[in-house]
Amino acid sequence: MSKFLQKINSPQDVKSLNREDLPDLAAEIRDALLNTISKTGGHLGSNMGVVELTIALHYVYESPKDMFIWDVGHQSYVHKLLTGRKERFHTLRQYDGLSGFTKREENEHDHWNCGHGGTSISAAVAFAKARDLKKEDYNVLAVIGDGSMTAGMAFEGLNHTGHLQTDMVVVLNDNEMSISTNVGGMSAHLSQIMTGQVMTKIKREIDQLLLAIPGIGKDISHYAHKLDEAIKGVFIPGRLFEDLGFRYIGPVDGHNTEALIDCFESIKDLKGPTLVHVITRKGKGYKVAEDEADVWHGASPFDIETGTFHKKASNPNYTSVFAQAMIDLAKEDESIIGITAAMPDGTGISKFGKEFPERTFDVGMAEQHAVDFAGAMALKGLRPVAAIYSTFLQRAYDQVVHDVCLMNIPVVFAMDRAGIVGEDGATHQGLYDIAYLRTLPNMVIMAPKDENEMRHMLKTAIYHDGPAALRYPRGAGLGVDLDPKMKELEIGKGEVIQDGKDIALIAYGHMVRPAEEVAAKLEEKGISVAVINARFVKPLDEELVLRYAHSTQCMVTLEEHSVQGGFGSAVLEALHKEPSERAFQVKCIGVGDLVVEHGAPALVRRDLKIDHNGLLETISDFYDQVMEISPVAGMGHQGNGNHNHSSNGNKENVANPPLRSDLRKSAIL
Ligand SMILES: Cc1ncc(C[n+]2csc(CCOP(=O)(O)OP(=O)(O)O)c2C)c(N)n1
Ligand SMILES: CC(=O)[C@@H](O)[C@H](O)COP(=O)(O)O
Ligand SMILES: [Mg+2]
Repeated sequence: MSKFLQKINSPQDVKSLNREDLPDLAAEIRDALLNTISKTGGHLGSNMGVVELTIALHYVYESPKDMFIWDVGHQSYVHKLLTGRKERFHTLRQYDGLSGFTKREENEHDHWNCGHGGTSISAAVAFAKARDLKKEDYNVLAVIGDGSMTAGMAFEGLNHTGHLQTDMVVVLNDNEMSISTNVGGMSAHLSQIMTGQVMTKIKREIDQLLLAIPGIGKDISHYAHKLDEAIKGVFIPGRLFEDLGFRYIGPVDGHNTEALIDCFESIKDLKGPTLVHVITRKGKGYKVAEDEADVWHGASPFDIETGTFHKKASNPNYTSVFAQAMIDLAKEDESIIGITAAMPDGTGISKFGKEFPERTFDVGMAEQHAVDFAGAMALKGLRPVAAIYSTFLQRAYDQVVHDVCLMNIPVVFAMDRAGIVGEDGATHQGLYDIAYLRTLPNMVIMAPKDENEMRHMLKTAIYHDGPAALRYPRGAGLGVDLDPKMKELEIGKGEVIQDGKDIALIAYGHMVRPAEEVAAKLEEKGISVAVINARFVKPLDEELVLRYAHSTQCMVTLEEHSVQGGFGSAVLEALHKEPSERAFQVKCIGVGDLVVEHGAPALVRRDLKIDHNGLLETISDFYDQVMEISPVAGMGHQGNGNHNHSSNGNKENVANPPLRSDLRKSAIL
């Protein structure tokens, strides 16, 4: 067991160590990170890079009174280890375990829930301003990476902080990496900054020398500062931050605990906003993670000795099928372009970029810009595919509305990670995209039943003359054969997977296969089940929905999405557009009005009752309830919930009796 880490149960314990012991503590923390993340998976590279920085912060400041606001929060594991969560660290990102991001509910040292980047400065300046308004006394520090600093929101926070001149600190953790190599002017800007403290030291020594000159020293020092400004303007572009109203300090060696502690102690009581530029190395201390920082940003379980991932045999994942489909289509059509917001590998756009570098754009962590960039490109006749996770597209909602849909611009939104994502948890679930897109004029929205249909939908979306969005889940597909040629689907048309008379299961996207599996079980019980692949939620195949609503006793909608405003809502709306001689019995299955936390997808789906057993139970119970309300022959089912065939096994064919009025209202959901 470790010599130092084992004694640390709070930041106070960090302070009790001698400075010369801190490098050993850092080494022990790196061991703990490797030992845990090799089992649980997680953001290894980012956390290995902030070990000394986090130690220094807790050594100098008084958390939780002093507030650390981590941007994205994927690099907060060291913070968790030092704030009383060491014993639970092995539960990282596991079901019912520690979150992979900071969470207020988890610990008093976590002041801001995160997961989406760019929010830390806005939160920090607000916390600092609240402190001042309430005449309280504590330090506030935002810790933001160079990748997250490319988020527009980060600039909004910087801009306002510079205006307010609030006493706070922004620690810019610059490892020259986003998930992949960082991109954009800011990245170039930062990498120009001279490393090491040489420049800072020289400036301080000159200043002291000049001020020591009696009489004229002050004036010369003033002019030297002017000279310094000029030099900075040329060589040290920390100038950008100073022009925004920040005191710029750095760059500081982010792996030198002494230097970091000295730096934070020297700025701790400074007035106004200070930006400390820290230079770190992503993956520090684990060579493969240093050498391939993009690969090791989000590590799946691995063997520490060999640095190899424990690969689980599985079907091709949706992302790789998407990437290949993009490549195949782009070979035929040079107007197709791929756009990602700092997620080239996660979306598969990096694979597309290897084939078509000049038609591939990584805009940084800037989803809003990505959407507008796509829209304007489309107006010039290009066919942009904006590959943005369902959850991250939330960041660009008004751009989708205002800059694409209202102008009816043909942009394709390829929303990977739709549905339950698993270990990333609440902030990353793809559970809201149907609802947030379904209200938008001109938007066509679809979801494939498998990876083969996704290819057809991608082509359909690309050649649709207006905005189109397709959603598909994280991880492996069904392993179905891929049709050699992609075809365009008829927009707004669903697919009858199997016919049936008693109950219709109308499923959306990757819930079609689970619906088929439940249907097979119900058929074993003598229930005749129709299974519909809706394919489109907008425009919905209303004719198909109504046909089965009338021809069966009841209908169940299935989606891996919030039930509120999702696919089921669209079906309900369609069923009640026109008066009907009967009430429709419809059960909408999806995710209820709740926050869906982190954990293995199978466990999360089990809890949400959208796994096989949950679906089977819910649908069976619903069907029995319907039979009790309006007992009809159908397959000879009696109202008492027992299912038996008439003596000759024929299905009595009885018209659906009208529901009693008092049940009408209860028969809808
Ligand atoms: C709004 C948003 N878009 C995309 C992501 C995906 N993402 C997570 S971390 C990351 C890069 C972070 O880079 P940086 O801030 O430099 O941190 P590092 O991992 O290098 O320490 C990205 C793009 C996100 N979390 N939030
Ligand atoms: C922290 C962050 O937002 C990303 O690293 C995210 O965790 C990637 O998710 P995937 O692993 O699904 O690509
Ligand atoms: Mg970085």
